[in-house]
Amino acid sequence: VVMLLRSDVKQSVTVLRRNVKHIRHWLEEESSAASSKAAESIKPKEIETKRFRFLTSLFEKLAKKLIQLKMAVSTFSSPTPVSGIAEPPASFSSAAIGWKQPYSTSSRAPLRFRRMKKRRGISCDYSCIEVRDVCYRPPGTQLNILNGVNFSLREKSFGLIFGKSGSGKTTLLQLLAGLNKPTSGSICIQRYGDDGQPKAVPELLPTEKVGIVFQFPERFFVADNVLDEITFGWPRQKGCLQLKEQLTSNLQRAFNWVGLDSIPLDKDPQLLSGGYKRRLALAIQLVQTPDLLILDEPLAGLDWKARADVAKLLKHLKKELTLLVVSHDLRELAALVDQSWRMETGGVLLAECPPL
Ligand SMILES: Nc1ncnc2c1ncn2[C@@H]1O[C@H](COP(=O)(O)OP(=O)(O)OP(=O)(O)O)[C@@H](O)[C@H]1O
Repeated sequence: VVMLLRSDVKQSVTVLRRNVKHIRHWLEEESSAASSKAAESIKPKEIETKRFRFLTSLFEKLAKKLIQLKMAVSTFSSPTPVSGIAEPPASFSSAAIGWKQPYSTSSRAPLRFRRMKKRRGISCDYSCIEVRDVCYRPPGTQLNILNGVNFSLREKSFGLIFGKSGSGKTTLLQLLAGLNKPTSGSICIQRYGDDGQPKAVPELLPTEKVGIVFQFPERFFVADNVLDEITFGWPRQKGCLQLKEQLTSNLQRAFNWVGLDSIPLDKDPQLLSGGYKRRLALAIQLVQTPDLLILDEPLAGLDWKARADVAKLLKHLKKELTLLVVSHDLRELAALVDQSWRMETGGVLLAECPPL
């Protein structure tokens, strides 16, 4: 973790992967030693496979968690203020989290968002996330996974990317989340005026304003209760009261959004239903108030009811932030889609309606 905080994610993940290789070598050595003991009744190969699987999954889990932590740290150290925050409910009081009570307890206001005061005058300014001529070639390889990817996604809309397995969808999401850097091209935010003309120069997309929910996020839960899971990576040192107040409020807001209010905070996340696990994974990202939320196969592995619930939740979230989803589940998501693209083998992205 210290290494991660000091260096960048890519380097840390590389180190973790290297460790997995070491473990594999170690197991191979053990395997040859064990096979020479022919008299033993146990099946060493079986044990090794199990051990190897366990260790690789442990490292994968750790790597994903570290990425999440790194993103959380960069968000928390970002000076961007968070607005429109409501008062936390009793279940989310700072006391429950072990912090000094920063809120007035005299008024137990209902759990609603305070409406932000709107500025006078009507403005139709809007912004778009613009991906321009992005190519990506993993270090040490000769082939581009992404080739000249171009697209633009308007704020508070739902973008869907579909396409064959191995075409480069996840790679693109990772670039957008700042987990890797494009080999060439840019990922920017462009503001447009009422007339549809660009206003000012495009700015690079700040990665602390991007949240990512990996495929099967529940596999990367590490804590034994919901509260610890969601506060993983939060600052633990004394002080930073203002930041902690902000995080507590964000937490309440995120739980409201995803409908997790009724879940006891001391519940083991692994005991939640499939749909609720996904909600928790979403809430973890929403606490960091991203402008863009990226979801890799959000419906994968869920039963029909949970899929319908998560799709409904995404429809609700679309009103608040920009969503970019990679999915094979086109039927459930089609009604939400504002823009869609097909990723072709070879990493070329084409604007296309989902084939239904
Ligand atoms: N670091 C890397 N080095 C070399 N090849 C890589 C690397 N990362 C990904 N690839 C390859 O790039 C291709 C695209 O992978 P990616 O995971 O982005 O595909 P995908 O479209 O998301 O697939 P799926 O739908 O199965 O998740 C795959 O063939 C993969 O093996």
